[in-house]
Amino acid sequence: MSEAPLVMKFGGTSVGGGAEFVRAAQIAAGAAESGPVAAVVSAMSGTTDALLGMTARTSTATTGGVLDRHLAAARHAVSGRFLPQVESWLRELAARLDRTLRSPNGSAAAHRDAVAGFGERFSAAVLAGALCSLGVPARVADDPIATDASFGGAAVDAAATRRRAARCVWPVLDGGAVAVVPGYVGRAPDGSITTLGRGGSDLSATALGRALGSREVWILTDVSGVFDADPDLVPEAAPVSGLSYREAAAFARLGAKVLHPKTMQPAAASGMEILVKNTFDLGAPGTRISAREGAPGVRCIGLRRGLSLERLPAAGSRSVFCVLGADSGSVRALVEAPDGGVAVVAGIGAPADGDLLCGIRALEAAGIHPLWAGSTTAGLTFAVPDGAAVEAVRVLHRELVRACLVEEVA
Ligand SMILES: Nc1ncnc2c1ncn2[C@@H]1O[C@H](COP(=O)(O)OP(=O)(O)O)[C@@H](O)[C@H]1O
Ligand SMILES: N[C@@H](CC(=O)OP(=O)(O)O)C(=O)O
Repeated sequence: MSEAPLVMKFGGTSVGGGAEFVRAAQIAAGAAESGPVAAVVSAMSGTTDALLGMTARTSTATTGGVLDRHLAAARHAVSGRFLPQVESWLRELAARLDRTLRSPNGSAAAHRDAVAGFGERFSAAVLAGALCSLGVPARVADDPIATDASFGGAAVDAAATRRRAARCVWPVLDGGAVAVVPGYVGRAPDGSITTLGRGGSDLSATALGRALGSREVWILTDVSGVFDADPDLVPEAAPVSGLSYREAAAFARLGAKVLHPKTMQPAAASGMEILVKNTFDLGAPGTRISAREGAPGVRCIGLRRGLSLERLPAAGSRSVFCVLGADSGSVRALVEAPDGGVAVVAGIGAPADGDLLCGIRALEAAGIHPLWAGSTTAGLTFAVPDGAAVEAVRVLHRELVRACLVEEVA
């Protein structure tokens, strides 16, 4: 068996078109110069939504449209020598997609997964062709991830994944080729296709890395690492250099869309490190996620909307986001409620003693009155009215994250 590979996962925007496939192939080819590589690939951005829309008959997308988009990308990224082969794979996939759409098998959820998973198969074919065009042998290695049968968000079976990877990934690596693995999809014990949930290719990458004994997994995306707050909400947000598995998992559950919340589980179980890097700015350092816990301090600000603050009977069956306390037989909790009007803004990291009070004072000074504030497993937790949520993220980012960084630098 050859040396354990570096696993590199390319997200949807990193394979968003022909030029992006070339870039992704160049990055994987560069890494393959120093050792074996398994490239986990997502669907071209927008493709999974289109496929799900086709199963629900809510979109105007068609198999022909999906095929044309991939043929156009292949014509840009794949050389004349390999193009006929890649075009034939893409047409074959389109024919299989059409058959799957026409004759649903199993439950509605099973059918949805069988269709949704096609996006990653299409992009794997293009990436393998793009790598071969650069003179780097590459082969698609289908479906190494073994799961349970929970369609739409299946759980990975680590032992069975190791066995599947031995059958379908190791032979490719041992043959000296880059293994191109479609992300997001898995196989249930009866062989049916499952998916790991939206954004699940990140989990595919770490589950595969664990099965192959990899020491490192790269998540290649369209931003230069995990930012200390959602960059779409906070213009001053900046990449964090390092996070522990615990911090990264908490942040992913609280809005850091760049990582699927379960991504850290296989990595923590095997001690493998995750490096989040920008496909379009490979020189930027990115974020390293490891077992190391950093110095005291709030490292990032997360946000979770769609909650309500309620008193519940202790034996209730509501979907509880977080229990805040209990007295006289009732529980005070933040409950999942799409129109509940409450949001949680959380300071994730290793908060220092004065951070909670400092956060409360900063919010009050900005005219935001927390409905509840305290420490929970999510970190420092500030429940605020939903209308003030984005401003609260900005205030707490300024007060608890940026101010401390400035102090450290001074
Ligand atoms: N804390 C954060 N750090 C980095 N990106 C974030 C964060 N919060 C939200 N995002 C968003 O996540 C996006 C990357 O995730 P995603 O679109 O799933 O990428 P990919 O397609 O590469 O998997 C970024 O473009 C950014 O808009
Ligand atoms: N294509 C799937 C899985 C995925 O992980 O995508 P991305 O890497 O682009 O977040 C989705 O859209 O959910």
